[in-house]
Amino acid sequence: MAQISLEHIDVTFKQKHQVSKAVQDVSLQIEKGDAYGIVGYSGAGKSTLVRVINHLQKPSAGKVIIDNKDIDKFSLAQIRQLRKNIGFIFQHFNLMNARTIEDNILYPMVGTKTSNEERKERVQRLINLVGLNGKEKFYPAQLSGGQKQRVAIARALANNPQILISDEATSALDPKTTQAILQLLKKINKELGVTIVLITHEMDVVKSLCNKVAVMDTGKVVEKGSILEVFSNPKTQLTKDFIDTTNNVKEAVDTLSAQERFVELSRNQQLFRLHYIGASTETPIIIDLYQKFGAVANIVYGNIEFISNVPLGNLIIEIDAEESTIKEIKEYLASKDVHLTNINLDQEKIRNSKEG
Ligand SMILES: Nc1ncnc2c1ncn2[C@@H]1O[C@H](COP(=O)(O)OP(=O)(O)OP(=O)(O)O)[C@@H](O)[C@H]1O
Repeated sequence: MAQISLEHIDVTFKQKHQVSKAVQDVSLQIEKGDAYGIVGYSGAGKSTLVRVINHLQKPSAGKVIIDNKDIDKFSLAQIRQLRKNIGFIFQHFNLMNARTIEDNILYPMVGTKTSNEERKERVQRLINLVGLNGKEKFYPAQLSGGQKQRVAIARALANNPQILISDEATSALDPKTTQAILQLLKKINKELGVTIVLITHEMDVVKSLCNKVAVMDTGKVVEKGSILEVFSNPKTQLTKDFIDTTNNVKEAVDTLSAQERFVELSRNQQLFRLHYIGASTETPIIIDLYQKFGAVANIVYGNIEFISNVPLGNLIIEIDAEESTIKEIKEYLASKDVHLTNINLDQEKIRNSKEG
């Protein structure tokens, strides 16, 4: 069990005088073995959406199909079985403070048919998996945030689920601990084959772990696809903004906005963002601009990274050329799959100050 199909899901909350459309017409296909990221700002509807997967939240409309079965038609026993097959981890760990680490991990097995021997063996295996050997008899208060999240992950895996849902599980952790937890989740995904659905407001987290992503805004999925598709060709401004938090382009633009020289340049529209993917990195762009168009290009900022083993470049360049030449350059670069867009620092400054 691990293929999840969400079909035209709506979740509407009706209170006395208010109707809140938390999720609107969301369709997602999550395949077995996926690490599927759902990214969006607070209130976008992410938590509500994932709660429909294990029927903690009944959709107002639409279907949840798991391994070709409509869960709305499930008996209570089947729902119970479904929930055992889906582990959950949260931002605040939700551990039982009065119980030891091993008892926390053991707890989900209570009431199952697992034998005592099997329970002990499983707890030890999970403690090994999450790297907490020697901490079996500790209490949650004696652990760091990262260690508590490791306990929560072990507990979520206690009944050998095939799906793990992570709801902002790294949001309370520092960057280094976040990376360590993401590495652990990656291992669980790759080595145990557990399908992961990860919700977050941090695109960096998605980039580190996931193979697919959906971007949510006010209850709707505004963009979805493989990490490579979405990162190389984002369609909406929201997705572009999320991606820019992962490549320092936004910081670079902020820094440039504070420098008078560049603000002056932007009035002449001579500062550009150059964006390319894959084979385009082999084109000697800067040399081409000079040799073919007599244009001098100066790299002000550069970021090249690998997404799913494909190079992706984001540069900010200053080009000294006539407007008509710029037009020709844009056409030439587009033919090589390199995209050149104007950066207007004044507008960026206004947009960033509004966001901030
Ligand atoms: N039980 C509820 N009753 C009424 N409204 C709700 C309920 N649960 C969620 N909402 C509303 O649904 C919208 C989406 O909330 P949700 O928690 O799913 O968003 P989110 O993207 O997970 O945000 P966050 O990261 O802040 O939790 C919000 O406007 C929220 O107020």
